[in-house]
Amino acid sequence: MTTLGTPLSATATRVLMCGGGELGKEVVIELQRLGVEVIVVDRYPNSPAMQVAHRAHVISMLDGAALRAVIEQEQPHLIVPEIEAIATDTLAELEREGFTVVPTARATQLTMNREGIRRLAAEELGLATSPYRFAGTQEEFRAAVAEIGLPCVVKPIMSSSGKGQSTVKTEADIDAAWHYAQEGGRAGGGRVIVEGFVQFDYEITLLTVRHAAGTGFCAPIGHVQVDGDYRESWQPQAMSPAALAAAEAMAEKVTSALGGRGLFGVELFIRGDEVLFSEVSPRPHDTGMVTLISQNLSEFALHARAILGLPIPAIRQYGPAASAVILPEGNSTQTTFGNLSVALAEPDTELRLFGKPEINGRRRMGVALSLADGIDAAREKARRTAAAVKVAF
Ligand SMILES: Nc1ncnc2c1ncn2[C@@H]1O[C@H](COP(=O)(O)OP(=O)(O)OP(=O)(O)O)[C@@H](O)[C@H]1O
Ligand SMILES: NCC(=O)N[C@@H]1O[C@H](COP(=O)([O-])[O-])[C@@H](O)[C@H]1O
Ligand SMILES: [Mg+2]
Repeated sequence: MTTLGTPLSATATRVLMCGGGELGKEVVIELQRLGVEVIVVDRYPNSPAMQVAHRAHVISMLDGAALRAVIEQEQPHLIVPEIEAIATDTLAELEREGFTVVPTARATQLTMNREGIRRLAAEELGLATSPYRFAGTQEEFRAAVAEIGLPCVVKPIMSSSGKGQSTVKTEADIDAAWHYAQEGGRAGGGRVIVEGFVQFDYEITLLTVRHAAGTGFCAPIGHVQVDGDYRESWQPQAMSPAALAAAEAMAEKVTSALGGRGLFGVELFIRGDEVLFSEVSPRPHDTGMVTLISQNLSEFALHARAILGLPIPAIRQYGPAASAVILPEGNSTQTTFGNLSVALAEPDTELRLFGKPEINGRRRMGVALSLADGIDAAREKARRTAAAVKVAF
């Protein structure tokens, strides 16, 4: 597409987002800036991206018939998945019928399921990964843990943000890990992956963008995860030239196997000069929120340009930058974020407050962003900014 229309008119370029959380919200803002007509679909009303879209629909996106009905009604030029939990078989059917799914329906099918992407990466593409086994019953699970050995990491094959994930350190953790994975999956209980625990030096997200003129990479993003969920990220993560070259080669391989156009978050573990593939999101990545402050084109702007077929001639990185999440725990439909005059008093800090309509337990509600002279200073500044925000319920 090198021509864009007028929204809400006969020439409109329509994009339908499947999922409307904080990542989708920033994609929608970028699309709005280009005059694209945006429709957001998610499981609950007033999701962050719905609040900045032209229209919204509330359905279970795991319900193929409901998803098809909305897409047939809206006739989008592009269908853009924002989360993994979607009836991806329906997306594949719709693609065969002529709709365009970003990056491709097959990529969403493979990455929705850890088994799909892991077998593609390790068994077809030959990428180095942690050792792994899959298990569908408790008996198979015990056998898988015995084969992989301890410590190992257990995850539902369908989950994200660490839901249902735990590390088995001793025999005593084994049954609890199985039950936790059964409860924590996105689409009910079921199969799990058991992965050998990787003692990495650091881990990165390599944002990789497939666009009309080829493949581009952002500077590597380092991050810290707690309970499988991201807490802090920074850019650039220092890497040896050999590790960076290996990381880019791996990202190129896996994203070209998935195909289509768009931004991907390639998650890699680094040990010396050795790079292990972990997983990939065929969409903007939560750790990539740092690019909201660190680049001329954020990961969301890059996704918008790539999917619309627009040029990406250069990606400029502004130097040491960091993000720190605002992850409160409470119960409310009228959360407030106070003390902002203090939180934003330091130069080169920004906040994104997602506007999530409800919190029930622990939920990521915002993120603090910073630029500084060095990575440590940027991380401290982002943490200070996030911590200064007083969340009340
Ligand atoms: N095999 C492993 N060895 C060591 N650490 C691991 C392993 N697998 C996962 N982790 C840790 O847990 C984090 C989350 O794992 P993973 O990315 O697979 O989960 P996720 O639920 O898909 O997360 P997200 O959706 O946020 O990307 C990783 O970033 C890493 O810190
Ligand atoms: N690691 C994946 C990730 O960060 N996804 C982001 O979180 C939202 C769900 O948040 P919620 O659980 O608070 O509804 C998703 O819609 C997406 O924006
Ligand atoms: Mg991950």
